[in-house]
Amino acid sequence: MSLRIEHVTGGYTRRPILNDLSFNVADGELVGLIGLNGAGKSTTIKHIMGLLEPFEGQIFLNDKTIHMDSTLYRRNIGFIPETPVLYEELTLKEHIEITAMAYGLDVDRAFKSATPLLKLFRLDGRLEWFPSDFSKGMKQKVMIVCAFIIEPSLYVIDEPFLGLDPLAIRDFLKLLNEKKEQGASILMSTHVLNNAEKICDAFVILHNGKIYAKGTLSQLREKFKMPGASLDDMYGRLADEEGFLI
Ligand SMILES: Nc1ncnc2c1ncn2[C@@H]1O[C@H](COP(=O)(O)OP(=O)(O)OP(=O)(O)O)[C@@H](O)[C@H]1O
Repeated sequence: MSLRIEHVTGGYTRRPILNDLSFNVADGELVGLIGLNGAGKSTTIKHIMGLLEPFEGQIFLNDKTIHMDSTLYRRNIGFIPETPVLYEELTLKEHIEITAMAYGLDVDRAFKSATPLLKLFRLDGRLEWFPSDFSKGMKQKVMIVCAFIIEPSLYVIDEPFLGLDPLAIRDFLKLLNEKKEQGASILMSTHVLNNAEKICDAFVILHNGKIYAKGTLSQLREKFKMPGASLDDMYGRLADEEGFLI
């Protein structure tokens, strides 16, 4: 079992934002983290990344908490943030080099892993470019390449679709599928429900920092008595019933 979140209550101050969250992401599973603005998705991700400490409960990655071995824990997570974070003074090539160094990878091996990804995202031939030369989508692709070359056991991906063009989204979804097949665990937060529905094996729906529902699409359809409904339809119904706007 790769990621295990057990009864996590947490937040930024002593006032909890997350309340008693429990869910798992198994090896080879892609779980969609879904919820309205302010539901607690990014806060959940910050706890998983070890940027925030749970007030109660525990988070296990490959059966270890961050306190058992923080270096190993962090090395096992590849994070793709919603907003690309790049170093303005470093080229694309140097970004790959510092990622390799930060994760203790052999630099040549990192470039070997990066080459097909750079080609896929049409970034090959741009290794000497600086972030200021890249569009928003290109920056997002650099983040994706850097996360994928470390070959982590868990990918944590925060709203990946916003800056990407349709071709890049298609390629990115294909890459996620390949990683799943190789046994990686993936937690992806997104508002783009039709993409989530295409690729996620299961969903965790957050509302006001609590788990509103979780399960596969067919389990959610059964739970909400909406046979054949899309994730979008179910989410709309939930929103109406709860009296909140999407
Ligand atoms: N740095 C912070 N300090 C204090 N409270 C915060 C901070 N960041 C977020 N919050 C609060 O935590 C709650 C959950 O926010 P969070 O960013 O986790 O939501 P989200 O589901 O990721 O939303 P979005 O879809 O808009 O990205 C909100 O009430 C928000 O106001």
